Amino acid sequence: MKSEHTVLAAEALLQDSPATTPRVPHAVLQGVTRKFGKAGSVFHALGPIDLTLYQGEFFSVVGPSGCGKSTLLDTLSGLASPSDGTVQFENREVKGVPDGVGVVFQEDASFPWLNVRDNISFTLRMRGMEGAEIKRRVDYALAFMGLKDFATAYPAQLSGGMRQRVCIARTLVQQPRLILLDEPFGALDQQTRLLMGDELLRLWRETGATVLLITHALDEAAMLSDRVGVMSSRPGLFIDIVETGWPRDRDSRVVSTPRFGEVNARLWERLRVESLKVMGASHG
Ligand SMILES: Nc1ncnc2c1ncn2[C@@H]1O[C@H](COP(=O)(O)OP(=O)(O)OP(=O)(O)O)[C@@H](O)[C@H]1O
Repeated sequence: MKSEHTVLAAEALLQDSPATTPRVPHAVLQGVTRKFGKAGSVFHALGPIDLTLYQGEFFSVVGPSGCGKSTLLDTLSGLASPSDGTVQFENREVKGVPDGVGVVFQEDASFPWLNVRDNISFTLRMRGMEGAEIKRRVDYALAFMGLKDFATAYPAQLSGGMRQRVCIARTLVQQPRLILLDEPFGALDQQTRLLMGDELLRLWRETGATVLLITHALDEAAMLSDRVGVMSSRPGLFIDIVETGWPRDRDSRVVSTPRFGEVNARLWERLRVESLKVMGASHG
């Protein structure tokens, strides 16, 4: 199925629309599929997917449950190989997680036995990085994520939102150029999610990284992204890519604009049909 690119009508708010800046491909998937199982009982989970993420863009993926969103992220990150097709990051074929790619998972992935500072520095220490450089990066991440006063606290002493900040900080210290997030705010309440969305936008703006966010929440995708890819029910394909047209300097207050409602409605219109297919399949 071909992707249909939808550009929603512009608003006066959007004077520096990212569409005016040249797009440089950063990560490219071509003909990517994922199939599980062996000959005779092959389970086709994903694709074929053709997708280009552009340098510095914020791209979100929404789709019905089980359509292959996490499978897509695993493949893009190099945690898993495609069954067919190729994945490229910065013009090189991805084999294993490349240097420059950071992943943040849904579940609270902090280590309960390590304090905040040691959680954040964990990956750098595993890589054998020099102590002074680790300290410099961790101090920066602690300040950036508002965790400075909690450096010696343990995860059990923190709220869910703070623990997720620790996980984001752990990715941030690796100075990723591509950040992949799989439902990072799924377990948080609505206000915390909105505020964490603002944190993520700030991180995206200040690092200049390319961001791919997997989310169940259409409002989160509509608020945060430059583009939102809508996936079909399994095997997941992109059936629509919606350009929001938000300026780079945006925050959660876009939710009160008419345009936000327009983007949200567009996403739901496409997703509703796909979600009904999944429900129909599970009912009969
Ligand atoms: N290692 C595996 N072996 C077999 N099947 C798998 C494997 N990983 C994923 N699947 C199946 O592939 C399909 C897509 O899974 P995936 O987790 O990518 O979907 P998702 O869109 O992220 O789901 P959700 O929205 O519920 O998180 C599912 O039916 C899942 O059961």
